[in-house]
Amino acid sequence: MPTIEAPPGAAVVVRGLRKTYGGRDVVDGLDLQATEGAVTAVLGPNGAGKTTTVECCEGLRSPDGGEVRVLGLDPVDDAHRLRARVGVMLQDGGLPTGVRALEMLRHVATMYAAPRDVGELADRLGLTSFARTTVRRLSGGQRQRLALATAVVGRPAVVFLDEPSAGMDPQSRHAVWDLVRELRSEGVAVVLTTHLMDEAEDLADVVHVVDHGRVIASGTVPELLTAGSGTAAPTIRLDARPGLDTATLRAHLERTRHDGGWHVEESAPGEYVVTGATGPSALAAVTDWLAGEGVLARRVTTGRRTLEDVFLDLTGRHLR
Ligand SMILES: Nc1ncnc2c1ncn2[C@@H]1O[C@H](COP(=O)(O)OP(=O)(O)OP(=O)(O)O)[C@@H](O)[C@H]1O
Repeated sequence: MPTIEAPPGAAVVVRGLRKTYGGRDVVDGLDLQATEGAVTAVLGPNGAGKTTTVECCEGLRSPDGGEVRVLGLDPVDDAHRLRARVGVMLQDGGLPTGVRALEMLRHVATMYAAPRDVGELADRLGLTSFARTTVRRLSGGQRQRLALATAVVGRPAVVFLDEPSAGMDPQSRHAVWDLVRELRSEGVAVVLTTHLMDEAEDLADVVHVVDHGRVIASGTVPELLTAGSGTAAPTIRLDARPGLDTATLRAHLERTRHDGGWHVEESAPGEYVVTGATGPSALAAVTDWLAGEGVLARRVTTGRRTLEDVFLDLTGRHLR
């Protein structure tokens, strides 16, 4: 098998990964990389192949093609060497159900040479309030917090977090985000899959967007926000009656602003998004056009594109 060269600082390297189920390539030649001291977010619609990819990196599934290296090692063949250096938080927690929460964390900590301080970790993730409760009886968010604690207690060099804050209350989510930032500053390579665009926007140094088993866009958040439109200009959004003629609004903008590159879309019934070289005069042109059409908008706002806008542009609005 050919061996891939890992660039300096690359903790996880995936090249041409392929995974097939029932003759269907659910991962179809996927490339990505995660570096030390950085948060790498893997985003994608349901069924895009994120978990399959991450599980190949964790050694839980064997690739059908391509290569995966974690800390320079093969996650399946070198699983025993990687165990102490890789932390994994699975979507379903993956914890034994009959054990008490804190006992479980203490036990996991004993398996590592230099574990984190269990008391401190339990405090910061709020585990002490349910320390004596068995895993079976924990709420979804409590179980998630315990799973995160067990993933990081051994001071791993690489951590895989699969939707770490899903189902958590806002307080817990902030505690998780603080911990992720601290891991990054300690030099840990954090690989994060999430459906929360604000989480990715806030935490990620690099984002990979996966669809149909491939990476369709990669970059820092600012790079992704300006890609496509080529501009960081704000978006104008308006709520008004459905079915306005977006083509004439675009033509009006082109006529009054004497430039092109305008895009006007009714993203949902009665919700319009205007992108282009927006600014004060473009906003005036939009309201001028509305007045000419005899339309009173319910709301007009301006703001920059969000990662969610980029994600929907890249992957479409249809359900998976
Ligand atoms: N063991 C399996 N057998 C058959 N099909 C599978 C298996 N595991 C995953 N799949 C299929 O592979 C595709 C990718 O699944 P995967 O869990 O990797 O997606 P995902 O991007 O993590 O989705 P989600 O956002 O919903 O978690 C899905 O269509 C899924 O049904």
